Amino acid sequence: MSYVDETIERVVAQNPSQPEFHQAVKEVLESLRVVIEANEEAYRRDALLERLTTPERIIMFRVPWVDDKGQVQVNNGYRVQFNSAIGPYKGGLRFHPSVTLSIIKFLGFEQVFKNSLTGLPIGGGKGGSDFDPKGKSDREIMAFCQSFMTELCKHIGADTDVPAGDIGVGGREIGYLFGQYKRIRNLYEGVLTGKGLTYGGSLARTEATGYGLLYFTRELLKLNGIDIAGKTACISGAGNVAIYAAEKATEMGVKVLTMSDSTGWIYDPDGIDVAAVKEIKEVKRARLTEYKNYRPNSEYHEGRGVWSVKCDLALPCATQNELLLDDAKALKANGTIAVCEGANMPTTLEATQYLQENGIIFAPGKAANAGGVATSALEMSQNSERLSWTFDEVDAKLQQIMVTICHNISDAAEKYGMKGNYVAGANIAGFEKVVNAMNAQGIC
Ligand SMILES: NC(=O)C1=CN([C@@H]2O[C@H](COP(=O)(O)OP(=O)(O)OC[C@H]3O[C@@H](n4cnc5c(N)ncnc54)[C@H](O)[C@@H]3O)[C@@H](O)[C@H]2O)C=CC1
Ligand SMILES: O=C(O)CCC(=O)C(=O)O
Repeated sequence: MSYVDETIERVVAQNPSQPEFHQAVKEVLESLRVVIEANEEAYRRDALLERLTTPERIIMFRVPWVDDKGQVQVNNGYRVQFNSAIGPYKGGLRFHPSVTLSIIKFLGFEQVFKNSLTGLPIGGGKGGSDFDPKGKSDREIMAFCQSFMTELCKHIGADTDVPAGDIGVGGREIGYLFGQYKRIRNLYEGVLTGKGLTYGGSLARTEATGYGLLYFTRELLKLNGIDIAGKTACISGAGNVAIYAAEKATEMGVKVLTMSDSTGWIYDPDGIDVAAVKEIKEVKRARLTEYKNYRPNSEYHEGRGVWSVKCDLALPCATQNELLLDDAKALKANGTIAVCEGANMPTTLEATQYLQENGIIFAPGKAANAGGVATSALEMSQNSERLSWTFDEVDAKLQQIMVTICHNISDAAEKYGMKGNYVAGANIAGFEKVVNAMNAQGIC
């Protein structure tokens, strides 16, 4: 049996009940087959794939906190420190009731390759909790964050592991987490990114993932001889990534037709009013049902449905496995040109394969959404030199990074005879740097 197939079998057997982790490993290893087969003997001798698919460290802990009624609640906390070959572990924290070890491991595994693609010195990690911030008071959020950090602070540091936000973790949560870290460790350092601007945050970090997605998409279309201006787009999600993707898309002359949250979706034939979505989501923390109050011509629908709307570009920006095979078929039938992932692994394996086989340009999240973590690394640089760069400086670096990633993944795919297969290109380009660094550092 080939080393790739053996590794996939082993990962499934050794990590039962972790379907998302299995999915991420399969997606990466399948597309690395050519590269691995060319070096199979050396890789087997060094147990490279065993080391690559096994986290360096997993920290799991209890998070007790007191709710507003005086009741003690207990959640699970996780930090998976996956790979530190090219830098300190780096990756977000997710607070969502669906969080399991499988989800954190898939995200941490993806992060290793994504961070490598940025060209910056950051290893891969991810963490989170099954805590649900929805409907909680600010005091409850603070109590939870303080308890979470009371344990996490023993395992992280500016040169060890630098968490950031992800689903359910934004500026408010990062502030509470940072305050507690500082208080316990007595260290004022860049241990988290996505911080507020008054205490070490970077301009443009809030916008970076969404803006980066559009810089990347514009370049990818250009590589394929297509101009982004004048196109239509369907976006899913209405959180940090989706909002700033919609903002930059609109600025680039793209008409954004849809957005969604966990209960429903909106369709605005005149183009989404991003300021209205920002007010609903960032200020009021309310549902998209409110959007009709701002735009009477729009429609609100319960449930899923974003991918049924005719569009040139599909930008999934909500969560994993939200674009299924039937959605891919609907996009194809509606003449969609490209799918670029703002979220992590939003497209299932079957849907990805269908899109690729049917001539739709497909860019995986580990390349297309890398602008967020890249800007986090820029925040780390600013913290180290105790300086703050202007918005335009950071934004210019972000644009350059996204353009470079786009070309690197395209070139890597071409080098291995898979022109236009950006999944393979991203995995190969990310893998090569990590493996190089792992080999140079000996067996560890
Ligand atoms: N925030 C960042 O810098 C980065 C985030 N990502 C990824 O982007 C995606 C979105 O993250 P953020 O915008 O930061 O989170 P967020 O918490 O700001 O927004 C998440 C959005 O997805 C929706 N959502 C969440 N779970 C859902 C579910 N089970 N079904 C339907 N909708 C659901 C929420 O309603 C919300 O609109 C995630 O996959 C995350 O891992 C990737 C790179 C960086
Ligand atoms: O900014 C970061 O460190 C992490 C962002 C993130 O969670 C991601 O890239 O998925």
